[in-house]
Amino acid sequence: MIEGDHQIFERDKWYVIVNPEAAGGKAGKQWETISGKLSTYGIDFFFRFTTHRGHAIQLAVDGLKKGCSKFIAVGGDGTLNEVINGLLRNEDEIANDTTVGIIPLGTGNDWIKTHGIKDIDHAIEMIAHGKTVKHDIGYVEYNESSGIEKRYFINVAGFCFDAAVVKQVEYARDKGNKGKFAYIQALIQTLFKYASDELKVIFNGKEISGRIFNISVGICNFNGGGMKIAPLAKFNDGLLDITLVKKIAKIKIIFNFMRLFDGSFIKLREVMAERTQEILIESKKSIYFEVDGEFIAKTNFAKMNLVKGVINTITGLDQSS
Ligand SMILES: Nc1ncnc2c1ncn2[C@@H]1O[C@H](COP(=O)(O)OP(=O)(O)OP(=O)(O)O)[C@@H](O)[C@H]1O
Repeated sequence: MIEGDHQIFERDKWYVIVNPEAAGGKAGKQWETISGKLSTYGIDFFFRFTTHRGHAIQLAVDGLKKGCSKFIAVGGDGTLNEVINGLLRNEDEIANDTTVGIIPLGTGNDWIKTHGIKDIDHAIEMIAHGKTVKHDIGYVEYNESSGIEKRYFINVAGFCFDAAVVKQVEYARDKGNKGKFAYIQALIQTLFKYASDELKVIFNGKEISGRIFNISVGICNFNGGGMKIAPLAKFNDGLLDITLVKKIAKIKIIFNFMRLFDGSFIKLREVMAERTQEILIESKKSIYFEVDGEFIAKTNFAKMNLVKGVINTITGLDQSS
């Protein structure tokens, strides 16, 4: 199948948005094989390649305008994030049957870990089966020079240390380091130079003020290529899961590093993990934030909430809607 505008936009077909640069260019190289597999499974589709950062948002907006309701993101969590942001551009108008699947061709591929999707073949199989769940979508409202902006997320949003790591990964990627270990490398580099920020965080009627090392907010459970950062999160419970790490000795982080992967680090004295509806973050100095592994901005104000069950997603879990 040839890519292009001449392909017919049809409501019954899947609109596949491919980020050829995901996973250091692996997605583009594997696309031909993947499109063959989609056809083998009888999945009727047309596709477009992204040409730049943010392009998947625009492609998803265009797809909706043309009447599409079924989308597949080919790439990593960042590509999925952009597709979601396109679909929710007009949040109030989104149709009940709007459905998204992902073919995981990213570096971290963290969203699929919550959904029991093992790999590319399994993802395609699940799309063919059409097994969906209603999925909550979180959002961050934050201030920029232009005013209040809004960015949605489907996996995990991060502030402070986590976002500084993502910023470092993007910097390394721009310098040509696109390898699998770029994240771990960035994490170690950031850990040595990072200082906790002075913040005020409000959730569940509590106000936490002081030096905060990290804040992660999960709709799903994993980030950083398999770290169970929001271990209690449920993607359809209508709640955000905040994992807040107060100022902590770096040596303690190093000794407890492996506990990030099973979520048991939330038992540490410096960590709070709670479910909540809304979160407010304020700081005198602007802090970094990221959503689904995409660095977004520096801000000194962020308000977070979610839209319950607004999107259908293809899942590998047993529970279906
Ligand atoms: N054609 C393109 N050229 C360059 N960058 C692009 C292009 N299309 C999309 N992007 C950007 O590529 C970045 C990475 O995409 P994505 O997150 O899907 O892959 P990844 O980082 O390899 O995977 P993961 O997020 O799962 O670790 C995103 O910031 C996205 O905006």
